[in-house]
Order: sequence, then C-alpha cells, then structure tokens
Amino acid sequence: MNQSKEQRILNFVLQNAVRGDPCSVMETIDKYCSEKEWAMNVGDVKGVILDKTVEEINPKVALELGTYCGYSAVRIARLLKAGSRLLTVEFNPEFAAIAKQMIEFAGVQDKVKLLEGPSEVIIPQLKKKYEVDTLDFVFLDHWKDRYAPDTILLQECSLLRKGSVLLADNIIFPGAPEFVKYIRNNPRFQCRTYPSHLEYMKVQDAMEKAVFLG
Ligand SMILES: O=C(NC/C=C/[C@H]1O[C@@H](n2cnc(C(F)(F)F)c2)[C@H](O)[C@@H]1O)c1cc([N+](=O)[O-])cc(O)c1O
Ligand SMILES: [Mg+2]
Repeated sequence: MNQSKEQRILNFVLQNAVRGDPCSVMETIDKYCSEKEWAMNVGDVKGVILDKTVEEINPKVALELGTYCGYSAVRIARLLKAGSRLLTVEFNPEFAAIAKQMIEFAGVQDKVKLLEGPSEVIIPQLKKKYEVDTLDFVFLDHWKDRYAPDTILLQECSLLRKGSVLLADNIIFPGAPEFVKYIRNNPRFQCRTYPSHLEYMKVQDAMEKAVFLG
C-alpha cells in the first residue's frame, strides 16, 4: 500500500532531523514541503507571526485546533515555559498518529497533549476531562468553516477569559469569511490582521489575532 504524503513527511524528518531538536524538525519539514511536496503546515513565514504571538502571551494553557502533522504543535510547544501545556486537537486518526510521532521525535511530548476527535466533542470536554480552567491562547488552523462555530463554542463553554488571544491561520487563502465577519463585528473581540504569505508559496495570506475582552 503506497505511503501517504504525511507519512513521507514524517519519514523525511525521522531520517534527516536531529532527535530532540524542535527547530531541526521544523526546518526539515519546511525543507521537504518547499522542495518536494507542498503541505498545509503554517510554515516558516507565518510561523514567525505565530512565534511572536506565543512569546508575547507566554501562555500557561494553549489550545490548537488542527494538529495535522504536528508542525505548529512543535513550533508552539518549543516556546512554552516549564509547567505550561499545549492541547492540540486532531480529527483524522492517520494525521494524529503521524503528529504523535513528530511531537515525540522533536522531544516536546511532555508539553503537548494530542486529543483525537471532532472539536464539537472535544471543546465541551476541556474543563472537566482535561482540567482546563480558561485558555490563554488558541491557534485556529483546522477546517475554515469551523473557525466561527468553534469560537462561539469556546465562549459557550466559558473557556475564554478577559485577555485570551485567538490567532487564526488562512484568513486570505483559503480564507475564512464567516469567521472574519463574525470576529471583526463582535464588540467582545479586539482584532488585528497580520498580512503574510501562504506557506511555501508566493500567494498572499494573512493571520487574524483576536483578543477576547471578557
Ligand atoms: O484546509 C486547510 N486546513 C484545514 C486543516 C485541517 C486539519 O485540521 C484537522 N481537524 C479538523 N477538525 C479538527 C478539530 F480540531 F476541530 F477537531 C481538526 C483535519 O483533520 C486536518 O488535519 C488549509 C489549506 C491551505 N491551502 O493552501 O489550501 C493552507 C492552510 O494553511 C490550511 O490550513
Ligand atoms: Mg493553515
């Protein structure tokens, strides 16, 4: 049975990156996906916006929706201080299995908890089952038509507090028009757009940062 693209990315990392070195894993994924096969990792250009946002917030509890191969989970987790944790949610079991190995190879497994399932199931479980009080940071990079409903669900589950920061990928391409409409007209969020480029391409994209005002 021939391998998936995601399996080829993981294999390239296992054979070429330095075990226990998150930056080496990120660089190796970026090398493979810019030279061999494009894949929907946030990438090295938008990744810097993600880095700066995480460093500014220094979250104790972070949530990622859309683990995929684990690139941004590694990217975020490498910046988390001792005692902080990233919960990352993945719906596709094959991708979750790849991401688990990626996260472990990078050596950030102690900071990351990979949760498998749909967001509408996982988000309502975060408080009781995963012992979350509120979220300091949320990275949205999953299905674009889920950004708005999941932002509403996070509020309904009282998972956001004054100052919680959402960062959403792909505001321009592929685009998340319902989310943009929802968040920019919502007085409970302070929004800012970060123009950038689509991963590994000369295509315009952007990230949206939204601070919950409580
Ligand atoms: O479609 C894109 N991303 C969709 C990403 C989807 C990923 O999020 C997972 N997920 C689904 N639900 C959940 C949760 F958490 F809700 F359970 C997690 C899916 O299984 C998949 O791994 C995309 C596309 C392009 N592009 O250029 O086409 C560029 C990008 O950066 C992109 O992110
Ligand atoms: Mg994306």
